[in-house]
Amino acid sequence: MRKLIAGNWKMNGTSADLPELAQLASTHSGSSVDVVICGPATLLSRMADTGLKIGGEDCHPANSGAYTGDISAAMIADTGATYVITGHSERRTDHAEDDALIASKTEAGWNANLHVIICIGETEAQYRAGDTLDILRAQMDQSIPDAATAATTTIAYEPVWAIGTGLTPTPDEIAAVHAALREHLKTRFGSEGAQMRLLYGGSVKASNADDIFALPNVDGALVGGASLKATDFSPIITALQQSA
Ligand SMILES: O=C[C@H](O)COP(=O)(O)O
Repeated sequence: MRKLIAGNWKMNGTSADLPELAQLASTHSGSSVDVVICGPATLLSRMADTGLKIGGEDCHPANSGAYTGDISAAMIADTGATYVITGHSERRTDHAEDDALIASKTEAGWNANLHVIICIGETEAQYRAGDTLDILRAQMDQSIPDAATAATTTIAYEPVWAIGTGLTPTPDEIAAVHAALREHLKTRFGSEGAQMRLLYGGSVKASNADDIFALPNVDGALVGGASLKATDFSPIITALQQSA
């Protein structure tokens, strides 16, 4: 499978950041891995002009309608973007999104021909209680629609306690979780589950990327803070290319 590195700019970025993105696009054109930047809706069409693969950070489940302030998957596709994230923990927490809504948003993304990155992850309390795998399996069961295929869907495992904190699980912990996620995907989706990309996310940086990308069943990363500056993101992209 082709590996994937996706940056998630969250609520960051203005037009002043576009020249740097163009530089990143030129440095990594023809990359052996998929490089995607998921950015704010206000920038997507101009981000797409850089030649990078671009994604939305969220979408509404409906195609259009009276939903003030929301963005549909079709609108995201109309900017030239080809990816969208669903189920990010900041959406689950800050906007009370549940797995059923995330499944609906994922189907909306597919209907707009977007590749969907579905995020799952346990909280610190769930991690400390030893409930990580139960939580992740339940999130996968309920937020990944039955029609998921490797071509349309990527799963991103992001421990909530590792996001933006500088903390990460140990390599052994990441490997164990990804092995369990792979088995769960294979049980449900067969060969499609074997091929579906599994990303790790949560405080990925240049300094830990080599160790994370060397792990089995880690097919790339979803990167937040370290994707905002080309000087931080570029070495992480290179690390994934070298592991591929
Ligand atoms: O979507 C990205 C994740 O929330 C990870 O963010 P982070 O790399 O800043 O920890």
